[in-house]
Amino acid sequence: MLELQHLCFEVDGKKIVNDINLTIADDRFTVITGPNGGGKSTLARLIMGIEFPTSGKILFDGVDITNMRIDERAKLHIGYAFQQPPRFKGMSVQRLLTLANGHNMSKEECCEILSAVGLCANDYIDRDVDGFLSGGEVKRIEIASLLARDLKLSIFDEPEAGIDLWSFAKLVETFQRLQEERKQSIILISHQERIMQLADEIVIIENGSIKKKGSKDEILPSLMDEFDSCAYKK
Ligand SMILES: Nc1ncnc2c1ncn2[C@@H]1O[C@H](COP(=O)(O)OP(=O)(O)OP(=O)(O)O)[C@@H](O)[C@H]1O
Repeated sequence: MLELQHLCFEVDGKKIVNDINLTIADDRFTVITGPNGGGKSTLARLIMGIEFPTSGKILFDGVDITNMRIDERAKLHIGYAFQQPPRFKGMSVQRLLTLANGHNMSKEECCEILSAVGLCANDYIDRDVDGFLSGGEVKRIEIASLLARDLKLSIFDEPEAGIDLWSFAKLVETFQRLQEERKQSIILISHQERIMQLADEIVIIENGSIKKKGSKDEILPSLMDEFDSCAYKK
C-alpha cells in the first residue's frame, strides 16, 4: 500500500505539490489526470524519489520511504516510466530489457514484452536506445522496460504521449491485462478517456492539490461533461 501524507513540494515559494493526501491500496489501478502544469509528474517524481518533498511523508507497505534514494525505492520494487524517457547510447534494447529484468532475457522473452507495446522485436532488439529512435519508439521501449521488471508499484507518466493510434490501442490492451491480473499497483498519469475507463480510482490534480477523487463511475461522467463544455466554448 502506498500512502501519501500531507505531501508538499515547494520551489522558490511556489507550491507545486500542496498538501496531497492519498492512499493507494494494493493491486489498484489509479489514473491521475488534470490540467497541464497541475503537478502530476512532480507527484510521480516524489513517489519515485527523483525529487524530495519539502514536507509530508510517503509510506510504502508501512515503511517510511520519504528520504530513501531512487535506487533504494527501486529495490522495493517501485518503478517509473518517464514522460520523456532518457536514451542510452551504446545500449541495445535487449540489454536494457535484461538489465530491467535482472536476468538474461532471451530473444523470445524480449519479443513478448516488445509486442505488448506494439513493437516488432526483430526490428528493435539489436538497436541501440539512442537518439536515432523516434520519440514514440523510445517511449514504448521505456514502457517495455517497466513491463520487464517484477514490480509492486509501476508509475507510467503519460504513456500515450507521442504514440500512434495503432500502438495506443495495443498499449490499452496491455494496461487492461495488467489491470485484470492485479499483480501490482499501477499509477497511470493520463489525459486519455480510454485509459481512464480502466481505472479503479481516478484522481484529478489541479494547482498542486487533489481537486476530486473517486471511482471511475463517480468521476468520469462529470469530467467528460467538463471536456464537452470546453470544446463547446471554443
Ligand atoms: N524543480 C522544479 N523547479 C521549478 N518548477 C518546477 C519544478 N518541478 C516542476 N515545476 C513546475 O511545476 C508545475 C507542475 O509541473 P508538472 O510537470 O508536475 O505538471 P503536470 O501536471 O505533470 O503537467 P503536464 O500535464 O503538462 O505534464 C509546472 O509549472 C512546472 O514548471
